[in-house]
Amino acid sequence: MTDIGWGWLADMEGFGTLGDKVDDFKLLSSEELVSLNATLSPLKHASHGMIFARRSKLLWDLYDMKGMVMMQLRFDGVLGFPGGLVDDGETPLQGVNREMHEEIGLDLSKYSFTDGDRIASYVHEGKKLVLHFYMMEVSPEDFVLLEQRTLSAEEYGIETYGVVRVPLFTMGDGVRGFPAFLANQFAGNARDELIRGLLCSKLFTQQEMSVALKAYLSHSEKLKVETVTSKAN
Ligand SMILES: O=c1[nH]cnc2c1ncn2[C@H]1C[C@H](O)[C@@H](COP(=O)(O)OP(=O)(O)O)O1
Repeated sequence: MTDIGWGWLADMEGFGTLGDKVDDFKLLSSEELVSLNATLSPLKHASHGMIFARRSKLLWDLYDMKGMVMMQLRFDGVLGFPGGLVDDGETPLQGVNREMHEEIGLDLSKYSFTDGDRIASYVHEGKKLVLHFYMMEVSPEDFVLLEQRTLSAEEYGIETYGVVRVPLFTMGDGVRGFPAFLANQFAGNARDELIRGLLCSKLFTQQEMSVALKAYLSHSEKLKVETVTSKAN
């Protein structure tokens, strides 16, 4: 990578490069997580968190919106969960809570992640990066208040460029809504984390997710074909 004159975050740039494949991230068991430091040092850790609320509501009297999940548009132009790299001397849990405060203005005296909220950890061996994913449920009313606070977070306009509520429904064509949302570009393995989070929270059943994933994959193929065709013309 070269500095093209717009600035350079040096050591940090490499972790965020886009284009990772889902297989680049290996899900870790608790034992593997413990032994990893011995086998793959030096490692960098990053922690991200999914805040969600359950709310079954019919949109336009038609589409069942299963709940609310908070993501964000990031500085690098792609979608991700609030969170970030864990600082030296911090634990992944301290890291996720600090980043939540900086990026979305989370009041840590009222809402903070605990060790039990970690639902998965992954390693990207090439980047020597371990990703920790946490999940926290809040009430629908609190969710809306938390969304509103994101605009006054200290990192708003620097690292974060807007809170994004994931559309948790699928429209009549079977694609618009959640499947089309999945076709966006995500940081790290945030797409996989979103799918895991929705299943783990039981906002989606396995069957609902299978249908949505099928629609997303065929939609993504169609997008690729459209891109190739427009280049050829
Ligand atoms: O939401 C995410 N889920 C999984 N991985 C993610 C997510 N967002 C970013 N990432 C990856 C991309 C980078 O490799 C690292 C660092 O995260 P980032 O949020 O960019 O860290 P800083 O805010 O710059 O500390 O995680």
